[in-house]
Amino acid sequence: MAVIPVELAGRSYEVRIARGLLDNLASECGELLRKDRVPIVTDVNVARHWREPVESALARADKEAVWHVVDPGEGAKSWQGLERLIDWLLEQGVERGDHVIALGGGVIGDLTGFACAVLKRGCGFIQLPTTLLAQVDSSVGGKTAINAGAGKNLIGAFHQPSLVLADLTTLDTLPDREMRAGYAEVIKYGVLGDSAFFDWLAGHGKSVLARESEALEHAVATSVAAKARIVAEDERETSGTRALLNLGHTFGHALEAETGFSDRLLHGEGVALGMVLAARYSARRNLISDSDADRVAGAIAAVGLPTEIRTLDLDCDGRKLADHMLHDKKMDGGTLPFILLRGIGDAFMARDVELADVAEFLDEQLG
Ligand SMILES: NC(=O)c1ccc[n+]([C@@H]2O[C@H](COP(=O)([O-])OP(=O)(O)OC[C@H]3O[C@@H](n4cnc5c(N)ncnc54)[C@H](O)[C@@H]3O)[C@@H](O)[C@H]2O)c1
Ligand SMILES: O=C(O)C(=O)C[C@@H](O)[C@H](O)[C@H](O)COP(=O)(O)O
Ligand SMILES: [Zn+2]
Repeated sequence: MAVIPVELAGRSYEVRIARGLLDNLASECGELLRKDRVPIVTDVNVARHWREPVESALARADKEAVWHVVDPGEGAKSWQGLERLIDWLLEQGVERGDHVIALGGGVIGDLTGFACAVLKRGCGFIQLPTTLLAQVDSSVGGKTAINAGAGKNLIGAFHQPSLVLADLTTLDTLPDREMRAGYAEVIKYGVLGDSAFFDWLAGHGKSVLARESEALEHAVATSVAAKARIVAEDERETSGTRALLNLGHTFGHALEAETGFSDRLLHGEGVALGMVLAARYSARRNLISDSDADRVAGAIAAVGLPTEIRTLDLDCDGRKLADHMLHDKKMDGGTLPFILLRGIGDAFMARDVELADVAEFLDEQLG
């Protein structure tokens, strides 16, 4: 088992990564589950595969799981989804010192985390991430949110979980498309700050996606360790360090908005396209070579992730995509910092990017 601490003054917690963690759920959670009834939030797909094993594991420790099961998909990260969940948590009598379990992907983690951030001004929660994306990224670091009509994650809070249990066995039932989408965030750690990891992925990416235990655990643990380091340094994204985790997201979130937050483009697929765009835009500004931009695109294409926005058949121009970016949370005093590359493994925040220039670049890419 890999155990990675997220060090935050007074609120440190562990991310445990291994196969079979859910079998011993009650003992893994220990004192955090202080009552006999355990509130669990999940979605229909996850429940189909993992409700019974989780229920049985808790029953073996004389605990009863009580369930709030939502429809799968980004739509759950909405005011309506939040209201339903909070009403349910209130019905269950959840107290501040209790812990709610989020069993699912990033949607369930973001929604549950935000509900727990505001319920009675903050109760505890435990992340049980069941997608690759959630295991390497969304379950760690305490960004919680729902979406607004105007864009992605615009209503939210920083609220850290008390524990993250990344049971690699849960990925056995994850559809391959979702595995690939999560892998985009894995590549992100290599591109933004770790060229050796980027190179390792070139040789082991297929093994990771095939869920081969050793490669998978290494990829998840290396990703989580990178995120934990960054979050410990800049928990609330104020110094610029945490913003590096946004590599590919300014472009990606605009593409997600333009495709209506639908199955047409998963978050990870948007990040994959966004990273290619960030690399190509960096090359256009002579920050990196064209061949390095091609290497980023090549790593993404090699696992079947999209690299060309023209394949999305968008009914819009570059200006419209750039307009979505005006809602980006990094916006500061009317300018939008972009995460660009000086090299593979060397991302930085550029504060001199003109949105008009980005729109022109996007028009070329939409071609
Ligand atoms: N808070 C953060 O730091 C952070 C980081 C990255 C992404 N996010 C957010 O996370 C969301 C994307 O998360 P995601 O990619 O996990 O999507 P998701 O939660 O929608 O899960 C993807 C799909 O897989 C299904 N699923 C989940 N686990 C399964 C399993 N083990 N077996 C079978 N099916 C399973 C789900 O039902 C869903 O249909 C986005 O909303 C994104 O904004 C947040
Ligand atoms: O944890 C972070 O910080 C990230 O930026 C991780 C991203 O992968 C994630 O998608 C996050 O939700 C995006 O943050 P946002 O602030 O742009 O909503
Ligand atoms: Zn992301």
